[in-house]
Amino acid sequence: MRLHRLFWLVCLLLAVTVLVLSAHIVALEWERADRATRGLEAIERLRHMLVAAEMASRERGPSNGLMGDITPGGDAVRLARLDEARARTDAAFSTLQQALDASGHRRDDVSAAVREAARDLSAGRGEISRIALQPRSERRADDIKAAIGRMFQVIEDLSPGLMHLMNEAQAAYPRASDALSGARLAAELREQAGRLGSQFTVALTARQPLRDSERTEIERLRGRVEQLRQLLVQRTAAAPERTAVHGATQRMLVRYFGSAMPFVEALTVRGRSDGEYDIDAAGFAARYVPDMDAIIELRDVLLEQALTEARVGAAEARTALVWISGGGLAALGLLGLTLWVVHHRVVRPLEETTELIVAIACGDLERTVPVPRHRDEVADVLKAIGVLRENSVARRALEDERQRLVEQLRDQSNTDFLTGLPNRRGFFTLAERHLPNLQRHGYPVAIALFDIDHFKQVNDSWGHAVGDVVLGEVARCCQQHSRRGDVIARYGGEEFILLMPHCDLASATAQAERLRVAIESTVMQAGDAGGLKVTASFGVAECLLEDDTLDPVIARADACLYRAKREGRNRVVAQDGA
Ligand SMILES: Nc1nc2c(ncn2[C@@H]2O[C@H](COP(=O)(O)OP(=O)(O)OP(=O)(O)O)[C@@H](O)[C@H]2O)c(=O)[nH]1
Repeated sequence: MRLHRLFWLVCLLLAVTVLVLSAHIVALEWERADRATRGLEAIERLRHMLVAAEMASRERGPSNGLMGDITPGGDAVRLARLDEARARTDAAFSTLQQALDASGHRRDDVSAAVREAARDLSAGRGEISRIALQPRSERRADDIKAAIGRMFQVIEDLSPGLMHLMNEAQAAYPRASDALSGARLAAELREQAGRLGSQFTVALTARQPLRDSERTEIERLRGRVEQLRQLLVQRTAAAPERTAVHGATQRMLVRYFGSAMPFVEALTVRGRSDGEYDIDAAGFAARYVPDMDAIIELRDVLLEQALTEARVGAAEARTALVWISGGGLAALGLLGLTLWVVHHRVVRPLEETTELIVAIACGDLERTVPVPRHRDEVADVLKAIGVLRENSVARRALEDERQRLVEQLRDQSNTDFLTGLPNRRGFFTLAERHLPNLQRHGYPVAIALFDIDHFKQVNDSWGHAVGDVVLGEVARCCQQHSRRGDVIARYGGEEFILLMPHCDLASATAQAERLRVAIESTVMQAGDAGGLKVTASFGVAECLLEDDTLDPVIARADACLYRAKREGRNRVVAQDGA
């Protein structure tokens, strides 16, 4: 696979992997933050319900006080206190309902429990108002008890919803479990303490001893209250000293268990005897209820602790979400940057340098080496390629020069330096190039061999230098009068040879005759010799079918030349006397 394809494939895989991992981690953190937020909201809803239950429970105090009032219709102060308590309860129920509506609890068990509690609350209030309108002597203990029971029922009604919200809050935010359980125990303690107090309402209103059932219930409730005290103390024991939880626990132990409970115990003792109480129901409520506020204070402290933990947790989760999301984006950005750098600084330069090296290796030395964009390893490679290219250019120049010299040497070895004509070797090189082609197509070929007459005399008379000039002039004369395609060469000494392709014996003889006349007619300016003339003798032979090489043809032409010399020179003698 080519590098750039592999690179893009790796990029794709990396990007997908990082994206999936980042999305997964962000989704987990998102869920954690959402769970923490929902936990916070669940604790808030739980608090609203505990407050609603507390208000309904508190309302029993003024209710009991009104039912025990000696004035028919109740005095204005107690009525106002009851109205106030009822308004607080209504406000707490309204707040709870709004919180439930906002959280989607509109149609579930929690809302059903709240509606049921609201119905019983309304019914209980009606019964209480009806009893309060009766003269004290006509108020029946069973009616009062039933009305109190109806108010108890309000709390019972809320219980399933309370459990539901409790579970929801603990599931959504397990770290706040202990504090929530503590708050729930405190709320339960407040309820049981309230019920304990309510057991005296009938006896105080009727100013009669406690009945057996009331005494039994009081004992049961005292046992339950004690049990809840122990559980609460255990639950809050882990709280360090001088913290809000520790302080609230101590205040509850001092105020409720140290003050209200002994008061209840004393009243119980009185209730077992004559029923002559030194306090009425309203007075009892005024003495007993405020001490229960210490329990509520502990509940609120524990709830606040749970809320604080949940808020911290939610804030941590949101911060983690922001950091993780930012980290994921940064990782993606960093990955993109890394891949961009690898592509621009490694892969692409590598492709370009590879293409360049391949081109240079294939002999394309015209390619210019690009200027490096960065001072890095790629720049070093480009520099090295530049050096290699320069070396290749130099080597090619050397090779060209060597080739030129070889050609020159070959030309020189094939050329006669005096006349500029091909020498014997050059003649055969050229002839062998033509001959096979001519023979293959059956074209006639003829050879003329000619020699300057009495050349020795020229040398002897005018010197060797003049002889050289004469040789050159004869060569030039022959070149001028040769046909295009003929090959003329210096065969040796003062002897020349002429190859005439496409030329039969007669034509060759005629051509030789033309050359002979031309030489004879040429006046040569050769130094001291002045206008010198020479003649030449020609032997002409034709190439026959049986001739594999030029040697037999030349031999026949040489024989004719010999005859021309012998027969008086300055003549042309052709093979077979043509
Ligand atoms: N100046 C000069 N003379 C050459 C050269 N090559 C050969 N010769 C001379 O050519 C002469 C040839 O003489 P010969 O063989 O006797 O022939 P000739 O004098 O031409 O007489 P015929 O051929 O019989 O007509 C010799 O004197 C050689 O020295 C050369 O390159 N330059």
